[in-house]
This record gives sequence, structure tokens and C-alpha cells, in this order.
Amino acid sequence: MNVIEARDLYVRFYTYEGVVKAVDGVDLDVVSGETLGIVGETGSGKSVTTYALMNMVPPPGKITRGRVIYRKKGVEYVLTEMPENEIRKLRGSELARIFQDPAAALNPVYKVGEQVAEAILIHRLDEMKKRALESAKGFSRNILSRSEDDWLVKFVKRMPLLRRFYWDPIKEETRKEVVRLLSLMGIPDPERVYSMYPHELSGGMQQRIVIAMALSCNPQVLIADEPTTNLDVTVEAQILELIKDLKEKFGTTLIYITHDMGVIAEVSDRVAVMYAGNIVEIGDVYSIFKEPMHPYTKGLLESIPMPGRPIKDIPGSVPNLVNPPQGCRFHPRCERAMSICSTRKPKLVQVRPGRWVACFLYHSEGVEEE
Ligand SMILES: Nc1ncnc2c1ncn2[C@@H]1O[C@H](COP(=O)(O)OP(=O)(O)OP(=O)(O)O)[C@@H](O)[C@H]1O
Ligand code: NI
Repeated sequence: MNVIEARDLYVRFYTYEGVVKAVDGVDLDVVSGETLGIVGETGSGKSVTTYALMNMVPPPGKITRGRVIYRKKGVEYVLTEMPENEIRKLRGSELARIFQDPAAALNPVYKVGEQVAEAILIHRLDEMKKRALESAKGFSRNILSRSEDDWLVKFVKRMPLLRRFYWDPIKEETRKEVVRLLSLMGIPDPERVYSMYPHELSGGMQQRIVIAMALSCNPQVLIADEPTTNLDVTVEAQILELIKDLKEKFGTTLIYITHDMGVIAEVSDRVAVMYAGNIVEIGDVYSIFKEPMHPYTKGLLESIPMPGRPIKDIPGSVPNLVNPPQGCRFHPRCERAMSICSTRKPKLVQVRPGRWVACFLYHSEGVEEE
């Protein structure tokens, strides 16, 4: 089953320099439970594509065409047509995101444990309340057992002196849940880390906190946008292991963004290769590595450092997307470009089961450009 389906997705940024054609006709299925790796050089549209999947492209960007469907328990949500306040409920609770820079995702003036607690209270308040009721006694028990619109509950929540009978047991349960999550994240001495501030923690520890926040609400889909870029190699390996473990434990569908083919090999089940706002190839990770088809995918693989082989970089760089090349956007850098490649844009076509390629070396189907 597909949890997410994007069809013919276009994203534009309206800037002073012109209209940036950041995502140009992307079709993408995300299969429930899989890890989909998205790979490509910087500026190829990986982040923007996944923002579009959550319908949260930041201004001055806009989804100008296409649809994104999110599926949950047989219900279809057309994210591109839903009102913002409805989508906001899904984000965080269903579709969560971990960013490159953990320091930016954490508030420097609050203890990290409190920040995770807040994330839990936003999305799982009812569950925390239920747990609190199980251990509460006396007046707290009385008040927690009533419904939220009971007059006594409303009254107690408004009175500073009484409020704690309602909130203290809930906060205590939430604190326990945070400590449990932190230890799941492999954080040593979670009770102590709970009361620390972000700056007191290393980058790797901060990223573990951010992951705890993202997972605190058991999202169905987790988008990890280069979560290890700012970390050193050993910590990167640990975080990758952690993410793989948690994915298994929680059954989360994972979209993992990176420009590093080595990381892709490590985490993904399937790979989508992006170049200049297009997906140029999709396939399962094993066959992509064994037999890459698109010249860009081949180039990315040849640029992986390997013992006994010279690194071969792809000449040139990702074009400016205000004025991308006509036809196949990769043709100016492509060793195998033909004359058709500069005039027609190749469509992403399934050339064998599970393998999609946008390249005229394998088929002759083009798309009409905007
Ligand atoms: N806020 C913005 N305003 C204008 N253009 C933007 C904005 N955000 C992204 N873009 C443009 O959209 C294109 C795709 O960017 P995106 O961030 O998705 O690339 P990426 O593949 O994630 O790269 P990286 O690996 O560097 O994160 C780029 O040309 C970028 O300049
Ligand atoms: Ni990015």
C-alpha cells in the first residue's frame, strides 16, 4: 500500500531573480513501511519535494500544480486540497520531519526534557491523562476521572491553587514517558539529560533529542532531511543505526534525504535519484547499485570513493533553476547526450518491474514542458 502518492507535482519560488523551477513534474509513491532514500547533489530539489509532500513549502514557494495524497487506514487525504488547520493536525502527529541542524530545532532557553514533554503533551495528552489516572489518588483521581467538559474539571483548571491536582499527575506521567524515550534513543543517564539545556549537549546528543521529539507522537511517516550532515563520521554511523532501529521498532515509513550514496546504500529499500527538480530514476537499492541506468545515477555512483579506483566527479554543477536547460536538464553534463535530449524532456517511464528511468537511452517518451 502507498502511504503517500505525489502526482505531477510542480513547485515554484517567486524571487527577485525570477521564478525558481524547484520541482518540475514529480511523480512519487511512498510504500508503507519502506525506507525511501532520496539522493542528488545540492540544489536538486530533495528538500523542497519533501516539503511539498507535507504541503508545507515555505514562502515565496508554492505548489503550482499536482496532487499529494496521504493514506491512513483506508482513508485518503488530499493534502494539496486540505485547509491548513486540518493539515497541521496531520503534521507532527502523522507526518514528522527531522532537520539537518538539531540546534536550530531546539529552543536554547528550555531544558531538553521539557521540550520533548511538550511535543508529547501536544499530540498525546489523552494518553498521558489516562496513564495519570491509573496511578493518581485522592482528589487528583476524582478530577482526572471526569470528562474534560465537566464543570468541576473546568473550575479546577482555572484555579491556580487547585490546578496542580489536575496537571501534576499528567506531568509526572509525561516526564516518565520522556525518560523512556530518551533511553530508547540510546541517551546515557536520561534522568540527568532531561534537565540539561541544548548547549550542554553534543551535536549527536542534540540530534537524538530532536529524533525523540519527532517520534514522540508515533508518526506514520518520518522525513529525515540529511540528519547527519553536521555530525562527525562515528556519530553519523550511530545516528544511522538508531534511525534504522527505531524504524523497525515503530514500523515507521521513512523518507531519508542525503547527497551521500554511501548513506543511501546503508539505509534505503528503494532509491529516488533527483536532478534539478526532477526524479531521473527510481528503483530498489540493490538493483540501482548493481545496474544504474540513468547517466546521472552512474555518475553519482562513480563519484563514491572506493579503494583501488579513482574518484570520477561529474563535470559541471546543478544548473540555476530560474533558467534550467531545455529538454533533459542533465544533458549539458551528460556524456551520452543525443540531439533529442536538448529539445525534448524525457518522461519517467517504467522500463522494467520496479525500475523507472527518465532518459531517452531507454525509451522515447517525452513530456510537454510548461
Ligand atoms: N526559500 C527559497 N527561495 C528561493 N529558492 C529556493 C528556496 N528554497 C529552495 N529554493 C531553490 O529550490 C531548489 C531546490 O532546493 P532544495 O533545497 O530542495 O535542494 P536540495 O536537493 O534539498 O539541496 P541540499 O542538498 O543542498 O539540501 C534550489 O534551486 C533552491 O535554490
Ligand atoms: Ni535539502
